[in-house]
Amino acid sequence: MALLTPEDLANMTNALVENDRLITELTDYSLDGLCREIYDTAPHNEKIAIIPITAGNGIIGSFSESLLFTVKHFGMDGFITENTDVAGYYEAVMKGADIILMADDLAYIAHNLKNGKIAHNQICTGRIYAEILCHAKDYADDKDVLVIGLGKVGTPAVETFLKEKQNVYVFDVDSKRVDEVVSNYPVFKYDPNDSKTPKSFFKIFEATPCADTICEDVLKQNSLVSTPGIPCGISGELIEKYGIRIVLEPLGIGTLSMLYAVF
Ligand SMILES: NC(=O)C1=CN([C@@H]2O[C@H](COP(=O)(O)OP(=O)(O)OC[C@H]3O[C@@H](n4cnc5c(N)ncnc54)[C@H](O)[C@@H]3O)[C@@H](O)[C@H]2O)C=CC1
Ligand SMILES: N[C@@H](CCCCNC(=O)[C@H]1CCC=N1)C(=O)O
Ligand SMILES: [Mg+2]
Repeated sequence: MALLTPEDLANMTNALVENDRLITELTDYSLDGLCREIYDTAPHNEKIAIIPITAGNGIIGSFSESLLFTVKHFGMDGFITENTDVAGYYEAVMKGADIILMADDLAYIAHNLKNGKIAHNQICTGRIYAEILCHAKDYADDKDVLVIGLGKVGTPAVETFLKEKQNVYVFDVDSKRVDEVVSNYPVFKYDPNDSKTPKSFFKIFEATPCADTICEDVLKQNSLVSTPGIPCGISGELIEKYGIRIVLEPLGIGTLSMLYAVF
């Protein structure tokens, strides 16, 4: 699993606010409003405990603080436990936490102790970044969407696009993975090297750990790129040249999606 670094999180608070503004401009929903719409849930003063976990590569600087910023920014009640790991879990429950947020190197989860619901960051991230494209007003009539990266985030995005009746074109450098997805889902294989069928898209989703995965050929003027992938998959030069609007934020958008998934 690709781990965040403190550098990835350095500008997270600004990125969350800027992306929320862009999402509102694109969809007429605030990020919060879009989560309420897609999950049909709402917060009810839940107490949210964030537990730092030392397993594996250990604590990531400002990871817990970024979660606390997200919780408070959307008006919810949260705290970071003083203890880590199991002692932190005990502290959270003793302090009356309703929802636990915690992450090791393999999974980042939200668990609602009151209703039993549990959510996984990769699934909820794929879902929310896909729903942003599905709710984009400008391209409501264009059902074509390109998904680059068919991993633990990209696959839930494919499922979300299909649920929202999009025409889904998929690409991944791992051709075995492409074949797997094309045989399991009613989607089209997009082959960037097949010049016979060049295709560009107004709506592009990317979830890979690589840069420059979105090449010029797939872009239209003013295309929308919704990409949880880190680092950013499209170059600043192409963003400029094609007037691309891009939804990209390292942790907060996915976290809010997780919370609405367990309310
Ligand atoms: N912004 C956020 O809130 C979050 C961001 N992420 C990031 O999203 C990215 C994807 O995460 P996962 O799906 O868990 O990873 P994963 O490893 O499960 O999937 C990545 C997929 O991208 C494919 N890929 C790699 N290089 C490629 C290229 N050049 N062109 C096309 N496909 C390529 C791989 O073959 C793989 O199938 C990671 O960078 C991760 O850090 C993950 C969770 C939340
Ligand atoms: N154990 C550490 C947190 C480790 C998080 C690793 N997972 C990621 O970086 C995922 C989450 C979203 C994007 N990548 C701590 O408690 O400080
Ligand atoms: Mg995010």
